[in-house]
Amino acid sequence: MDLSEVNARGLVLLGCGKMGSAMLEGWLAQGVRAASVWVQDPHPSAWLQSTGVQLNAGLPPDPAIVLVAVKPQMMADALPSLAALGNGATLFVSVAAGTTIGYYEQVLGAQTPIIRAMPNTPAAVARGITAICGNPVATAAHLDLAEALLQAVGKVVRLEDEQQIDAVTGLSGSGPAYVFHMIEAMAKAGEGVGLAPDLAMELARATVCGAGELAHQSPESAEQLRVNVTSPNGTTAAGLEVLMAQLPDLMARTVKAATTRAQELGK
Ligand SMILES: NC(=O)C1=CN([C@@H]2O[C@H](COP(=O)(O)OP(=O)(O)OC[C@H]3O[C@@H](n4cnc5c(N)ncnc54)[C@H](O)[C@@H]3O)[C@@H](O)[C@H]2O)C=CC1
Ligand SMILES: O=C(O)[C@@H]1CCC=N1
Repeated sequence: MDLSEVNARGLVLLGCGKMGSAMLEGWLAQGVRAASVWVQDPHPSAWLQSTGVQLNAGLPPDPAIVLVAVKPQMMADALPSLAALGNGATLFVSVAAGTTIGYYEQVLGAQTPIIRAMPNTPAAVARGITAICGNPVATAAHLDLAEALLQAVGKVVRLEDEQQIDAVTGLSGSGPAYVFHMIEAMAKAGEGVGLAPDLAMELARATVCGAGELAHQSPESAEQLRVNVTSPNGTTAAGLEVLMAQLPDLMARTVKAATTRAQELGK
């Protein structure tokens, strides 16, 4: 991965809340220099102030990338302040759910290379996954640059069709929250069968993390990994009989609701 252009020309981060911080933490750990990062955020966290990035300072004239990580609802206030950088030389990358490439083209001009991206918060530990797609003036070199930046914090997949990004948002953008909720639900269930709350949480958290790591490292499919736990007529089979009757439908409705909300944000 080559981030030398980012270090040489600079990276502007507009909005550094939960998602911006997750990515920034990963970039700094992966060799992006704090002095090459300009962050614009009216409410900087204590962590952000400790990083050594250039905070709410005058911007460089020709940054390699502007990464937009404000809430879609704040976009109309925040984005116009960077319109002068929409001159074609700087690549804009947006991680905002719902905000379309067309909206950016309206504010910045259609000559601006724009890449819409949907990351997730495991970027903070370099285990995110981000889907990207570009507007017509985003070249292969622009896509490669965005990919290099986002690969520093995890995997990157490319989409042909911008419409798909709402579904990606519903699945992997929001997905970490589904998994964290599963930890909460498993811990509560452990309490229900008689374990102390702290122990139940420790067991639930380690189980989800361990299973995630096994799925990450193993060449076997998720289905096979599930089968490997399930002894015929054993305890897992008894548990899965309950879970598999409900979870597929529940998960389908969960992802659909998040996808629909992403579509609404884009209107
Ligand atoms: N949190 C997540 O898991 C993910 C979030 N996203 C997207 O990332 C974006 C940010 O989401 P979060 O980080 O969760 O929200 P957040 O509320 O934690 O962060 C937003 C940041 O923008 C700052 N801000 C507000 N007005 C501003 C302005 N005018 N100029 C510059 N900064 C301003 C706020 O002070 C705040 O720090 C959203 O568009 C969201 O759709 C995308 C993928 C995952
Ligand atoms: O909840 C949200 O709207 C953002 C987008 C994906 C994850 N968090």
